[in-house]
Amino acid sequence: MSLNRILVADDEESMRWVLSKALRKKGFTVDLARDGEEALRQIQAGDYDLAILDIKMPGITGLDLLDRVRELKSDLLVVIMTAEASMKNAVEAMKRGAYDYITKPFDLDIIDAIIEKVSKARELTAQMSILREEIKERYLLEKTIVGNSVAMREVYKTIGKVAPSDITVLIQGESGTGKELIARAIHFNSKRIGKPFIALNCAAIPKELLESELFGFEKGAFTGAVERKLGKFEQANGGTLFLDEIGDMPLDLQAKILRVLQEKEVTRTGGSQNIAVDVRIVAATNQNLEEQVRQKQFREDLYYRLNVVPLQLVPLRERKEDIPLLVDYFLGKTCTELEVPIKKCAPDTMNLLAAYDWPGNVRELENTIKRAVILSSDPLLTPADFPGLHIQHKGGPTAADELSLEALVDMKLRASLTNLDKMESGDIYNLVLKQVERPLIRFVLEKTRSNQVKAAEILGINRNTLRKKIQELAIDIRKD
Ligand SMILES: Nc1ncnc2c1ncn2[C@@H]1O[C@H](COP(=O)(O)OP(=O)(O)OP(=O)(O)O)[C@@H](O)[C@H]1O
Repeated sequence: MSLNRILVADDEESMRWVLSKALRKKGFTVDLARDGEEALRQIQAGDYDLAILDIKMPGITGLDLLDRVRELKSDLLVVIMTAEASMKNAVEAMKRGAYDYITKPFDLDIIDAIIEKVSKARELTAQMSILREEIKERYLLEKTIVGNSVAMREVYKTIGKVAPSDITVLIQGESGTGKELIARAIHFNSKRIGKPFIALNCAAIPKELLESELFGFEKGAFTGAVERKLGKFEQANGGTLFLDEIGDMPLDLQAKILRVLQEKEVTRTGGSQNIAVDVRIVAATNQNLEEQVRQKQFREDLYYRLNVVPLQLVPLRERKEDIPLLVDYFLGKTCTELEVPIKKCAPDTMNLLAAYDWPGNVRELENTIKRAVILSSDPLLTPADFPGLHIQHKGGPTAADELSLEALVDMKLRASLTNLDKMESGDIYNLVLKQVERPLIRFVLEKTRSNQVKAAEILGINRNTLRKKIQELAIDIRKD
């Protein structure tokens, strides 16, 4: 992004002549304008890197022009020339977004210095935008949000709506549902991208340290404060502060946070100065904050301040249709990271994974896939690669659970019948069926407190058949 095309606007011919001569000698392409109107037309039509505008011109003045430039071409750097060395004009120009100002008459050295400064600034801007793109790309690569369920689509919509503004968002959801991921998505899709995203887990830091983590301290504020430390609010200045597990914030600190949100200022511990901070807050919790408000453990005023836009993340067990997508995503991600060929899940394995309740949500799923990829040497993952997943957590059997039961039986059978080719002909069919029948009947009898009429009804078999099976399989009937 080198400095190339320059526009000089001044109603004084001698000034136009001097400047254009000096700048052209340096190899720049220079266009000239005699007044504000002409300059505006040229700025609209041309692609300038720098505009040097006289503050006093007939018609549109340099300052008005500056306002128009900010609307039309916000990237164009503007240097304002003022006739009198009046502070007022200079301040006004800078306030309206001029890059710099020079007072007439000036030495050509001043122009050299300005040109050098502008060149450096443009280089820096170019580097920044490359960096910003890189950050965005890396973010997109590493921080993809996967999920196509109705619940997740609602989340995407909300992110889209809230990201561009500075609105405070409260993300609620169980542990591992992706609260931090969503907070990052809000930041990286906002105008604060390129500025810091700072995360603080309020539950992970001892209460007595939390205050200095948030607000920082001055040197000598307490024993051990050997030098000044910036708090998270100051570190996040210009960017986003993600306060995770906000429900664990002690009440006295809640009051201090509320003050920062209202005043937009922080005071370091041991300091007296108020430091202005411009920080967007995204908070998250896996607790029921409303309930905490009712129990007076969380300040109501802070709750309303944070909960401007609520964003609820649904547990994975309530959006199971996302599981296959997530499994494939984590398989791809893990294998790429480990530099091994991409592994796949067999259909029965996917059924097993989709049937499990995932109490640790996406985090548990991600770790489970990682573990399986590392431990298995086969390109196709089978139910045997997920030995921990056969216990359902709550609720009765569903269609999906039955599938997982089938997958489980399949796994067990394969494991116990490995020597089948060496087996003599026999009664395997009945033997295996008995092993399934016995626990099934035992379970239903247990649930019905050995009421055989009810058990037969639930099983969908005849009472006499049930009685015969109980004898045949030697099932103990316990009466209690
Ligand atoms: N929808 C998703 N798509 C892809 N990855 C996800 C998704 N949701 C969560 N993850 C991944 O799961 C892991 C846990 O997510 P995250 O840390 O954001 O959860 P959390 O709700 O903040 O958890 P906690 O409450 O325990 O802090 C991360 O590695 C994250 O990248």
